[in-house]
Amino acid sequence: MLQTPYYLIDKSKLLQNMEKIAIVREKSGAKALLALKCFATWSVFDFMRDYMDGTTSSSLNEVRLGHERFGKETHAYSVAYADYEIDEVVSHADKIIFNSIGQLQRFENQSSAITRGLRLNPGVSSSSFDLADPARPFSRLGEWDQKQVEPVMDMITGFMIHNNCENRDFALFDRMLGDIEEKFAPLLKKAEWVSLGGGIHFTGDDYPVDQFAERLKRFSGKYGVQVYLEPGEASITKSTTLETTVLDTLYNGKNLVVVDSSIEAHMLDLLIYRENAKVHPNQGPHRAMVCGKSCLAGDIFGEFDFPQEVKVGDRISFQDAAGYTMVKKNWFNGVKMPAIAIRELDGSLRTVREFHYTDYEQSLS
Ligand SMILES: Cc1ncc(COP(=O)(O)O)c(C=O)c1O
Ligand SMILES: NCCCCNCC[C@H](N)C(=O)O
Repeated sequence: MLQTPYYLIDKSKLLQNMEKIAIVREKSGAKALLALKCFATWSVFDFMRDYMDGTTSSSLNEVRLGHERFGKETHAYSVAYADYEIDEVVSHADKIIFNSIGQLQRFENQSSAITRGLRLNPGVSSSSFDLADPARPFSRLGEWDQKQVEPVMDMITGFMIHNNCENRDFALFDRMLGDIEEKFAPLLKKAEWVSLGGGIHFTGDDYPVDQFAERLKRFSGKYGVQVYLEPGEASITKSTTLETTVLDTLYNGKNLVVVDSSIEAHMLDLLIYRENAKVHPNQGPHRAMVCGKSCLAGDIFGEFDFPQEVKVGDRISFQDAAGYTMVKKNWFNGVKMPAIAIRELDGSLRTVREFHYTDYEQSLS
């Protein structure tokens, strides 16, 4: 059996998201690009490729990975490109979206051979976290002034607008798209394509997929644009667990459990956004605080209810461990980095990556 800790990607669960994405594509005409910033575990790209149109990126490394490992359409975006990377970015992309007019003008010549776009910031967002709110005050994420954009329209053919964040509420999405139309209609009318970014949880349970698809189709028809979606979380939600083993138990006013993993190192987003991990079913009379093995005092996955008293050697599986985990894992405390395994559709397990001391050593010098 594979040694914990490891991330376990379950293809049958991933398939459920892929099938919903395929339905939205079919009904709306929108294209769906995997946002690599959220999930870039390329061992499952062969599987995802049949259901998605390509990838979108936030750096040179991501655009290269998307081009080489996923293929199909490859969108390049970055908050800012450096002079030394722009030629390589262009060589891997079929579309480049600049974050600012300044970058568009600066790299006009180098990017002239591929389709170009600009990020717009509509000033509204669904984020309840200021950390992840593209419309936060003084945001650097995209251009907001239509008058400034008009003069560069001859250099671009489309726009990217990413203003949703974990948005499960179709009515809110619908309203915000209305705000975008009101604010940017003259620009949208001149565009050939519009990417509506990520952050829309349309693969979640009970999401009104038909209404969503209809809204996208209506938007596409009204402006004559090809719509793109950039699902990160929505592509991989609930597909993966982080498998851990209990190494120790203590009592300090509460039952404490230490596992062979670390929230700081292996599920960093939860710590950044001050959220708990999830265990299933989280029911039973034995409550315990599950902690990581790094020396950070607050390396805590959360408090959970277990059917039996948790003992050394027990397995704890953290749910929903695909998004912003593997792409953010790190070597803090030198804690063993989780392997990556895949449960195939026939139920068999395949380990696709293990990390060793040399990986830790090579990450430093
Ligand atoms: C431009 C862009 N597209 C797509 C995404 C993916 O968002 P999510 O994983 O919430 O779907 C993000 C998240 O940062 C983003 O900034
Ligand atoms: N679960 C807490 C919020 C997570 C936000 N994830 C989205 C990340 C965002 N799109 C970004 O990195 O800007």
